[in-house]
Amino acid sequence: MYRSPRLPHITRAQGIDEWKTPSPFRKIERKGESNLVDRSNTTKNLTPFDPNGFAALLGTDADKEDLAGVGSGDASGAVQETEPTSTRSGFRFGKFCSTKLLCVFFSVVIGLGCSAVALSSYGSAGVSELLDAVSVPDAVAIPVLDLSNTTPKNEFSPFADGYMRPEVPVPKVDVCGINGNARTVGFPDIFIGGGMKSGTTSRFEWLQAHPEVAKQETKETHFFTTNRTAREAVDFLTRQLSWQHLCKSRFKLASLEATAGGADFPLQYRAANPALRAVLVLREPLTRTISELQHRATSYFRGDRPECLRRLFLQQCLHDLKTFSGFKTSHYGAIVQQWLHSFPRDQLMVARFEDMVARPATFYADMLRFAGLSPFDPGLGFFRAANSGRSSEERPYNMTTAGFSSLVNDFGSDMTLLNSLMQGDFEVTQVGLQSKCKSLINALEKQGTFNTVYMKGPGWLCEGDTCIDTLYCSSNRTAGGKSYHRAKSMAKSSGNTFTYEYLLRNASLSSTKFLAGQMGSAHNLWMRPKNSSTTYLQYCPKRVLELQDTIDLYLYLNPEARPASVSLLHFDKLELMRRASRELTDIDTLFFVNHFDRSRSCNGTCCGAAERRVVDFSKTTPEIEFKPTLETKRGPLFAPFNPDTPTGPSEFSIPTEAVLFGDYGSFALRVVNESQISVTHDTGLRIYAGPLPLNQQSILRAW
Ligand SMILES: Nc1ncnc2c1ncn2[C@@H]1O[C@H](COP(=O)(O)OS(=O)(=O)O)[C@@H](OP(=O)(O)O)[C@H]1O
Repeated sequence: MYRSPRLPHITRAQGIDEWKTPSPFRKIERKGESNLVDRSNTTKNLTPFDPNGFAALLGTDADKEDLAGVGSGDASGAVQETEPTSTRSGFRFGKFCSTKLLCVFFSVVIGLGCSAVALSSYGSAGVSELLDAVSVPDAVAIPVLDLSNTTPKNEFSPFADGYMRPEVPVPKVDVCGINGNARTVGFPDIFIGGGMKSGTTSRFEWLQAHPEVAKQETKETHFFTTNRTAREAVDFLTRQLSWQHLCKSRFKLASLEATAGGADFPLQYRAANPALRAVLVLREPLTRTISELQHRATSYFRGDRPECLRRLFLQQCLHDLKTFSGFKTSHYGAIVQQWLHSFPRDQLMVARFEDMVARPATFYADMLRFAGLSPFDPGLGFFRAANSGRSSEERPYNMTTAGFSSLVNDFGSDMTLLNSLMQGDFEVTQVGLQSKCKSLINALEKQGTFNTVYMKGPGWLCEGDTCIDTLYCSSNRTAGGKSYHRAKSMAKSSGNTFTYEYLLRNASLSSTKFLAGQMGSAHNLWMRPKNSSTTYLQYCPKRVLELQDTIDLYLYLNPEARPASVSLLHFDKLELMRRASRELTDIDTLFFVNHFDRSRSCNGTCCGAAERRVVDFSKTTPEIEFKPTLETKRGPLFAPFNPDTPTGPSEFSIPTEAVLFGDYGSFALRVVNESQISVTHDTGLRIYAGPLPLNQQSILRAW
């Protein structure tokens, strides 16, 4: 006797998951070109489909053909016909039934029946017991696919390249009553997705800790990404899910699945369990991609290693990011579209990774509600960041301006799709700040011991008309999100002032030499103090170098290629320092000029009370500590800064290029004259004269 499966009560996750109605795209997308995800690289090792696996398990030749077509249960008929491959043989709907709706129904009945027989053939005592309760859902409970606009070649397949779904039977067994109600267990109950490196391990562990969730052997079952025979599949699931244990214990959630890459297979999940619910957490796309890349670069990673990581440096991979398969995983619009296509909206919880890490307890409560679980207080210290830092040791986020720009553009259009799918209630934009923090912290940690970075700057982050000008970063890795929100509130209370402040503690001698070294290649450093002529460069006791109150750092480049000046924000200064400390060799003189204010009306060679400090490095060696000698001159030392006519003091020799680094290589780059500058990638980033394709504003807008 069939009794309706008892679905957990689904409550809309407050603040995270406010979906209104199913997206109109669901229908539209089906008719047009599907937004396909290329999985060709990941599927090439799949063994050929064995259509007889299930029938062979049953040992009845006569049944082979039919069974091969219905192995995966209730909705499999629909999916069966959607298989893109032409290499498959076996059951076809046309042979069996006249209408597709009927096919779906027949598929369900036969599939479930076969699952039962398969399980009994398997011979496990516990499984046999369960077979008594095999249930067949009624047809209305099954989502019926509209196949009218599909073609034999690509219908419903998210993968146009011929990806073949591993064809395995998913047992659907009414295992035991919960609160007196019969229950059909599909696999999985919950999918934990969003792509690799988006906190899947954390979410898995958090759910596993809940007393109403059955303990599971593995987080990543690879059930849907591995080809198995029917027998192997039953075997696997029996082991994985501990059916007997499950029956005795009355868990509300029997099975979780958090296989990386699994987000690409919503149709397969639906075929396996139409009642499945998916928790999709989306991380700021570029950060996630880089995190995945770095994960793959680690020695313990056993899976596919991008070609650029085999032969080249990570830096090069970033440069060639689009050729990396993980790049596509970060196109959430395309992925969410497939999920909306496959499941009702209320079976999907979509949240931002940044929100999850910033407020894990809130997220957890939402997730439990969504999963139909009772509220649960896991206690203090529960929300640790699983997998944290394994791939974060080296975070060279630098990449070329052009490279970054094109990534932003690519993600930008996907974001547009995502936001339209989510009907404007979901934004993945504006969260690049966390990676900025991480990047900054990494740079700082290499410099010495820094606990906190406190930065104020214009246009760090904009949300609508409100711009955030304050950034707090803490070296505590899990605090990025907190910093972000703190920065947000700070920005609101600070009235968005154009201030820029940076506290640098315990900078080592190398920092000083670092800066000096950089000057050695750039020869000319201009620092513009903020609205005043106060000294902005100090050599303090304990060899602390403090840079304060400076807004911009100007590097004068080749005057032949003028106007060729760029303005770097403070972060770049740190990067410059870090880079140069490695390469510091024979630096003799360092010029610092303070109070060089472009807004002053200076003509000719006069620029008011400009001050020049000359630091003599000639006596400095690696062994002998740096002891600067300072010489202060006042008076008309040089021409005012003018990007159109960059003339410097005659004693300066102007190099043709300078090393430039920033977040993503260029995030903080402010272009004085964008038509004349470009940044290109060599062994490092170097500035050359030439067209510059983007400006900072466009990047900020994109995020
Ligand atoms: N709670 C919390 N707070 C902050 N950060 C968190 C949290 N949980 C996971 N993470 C970060 O997510 C990354 C690991 O994600 P996954 O578990 O999905 O990785 S994996 O695909 O299973 O390897 C990994 O990111 P990276 O540090 O960029 O590698 C983790 O640091």
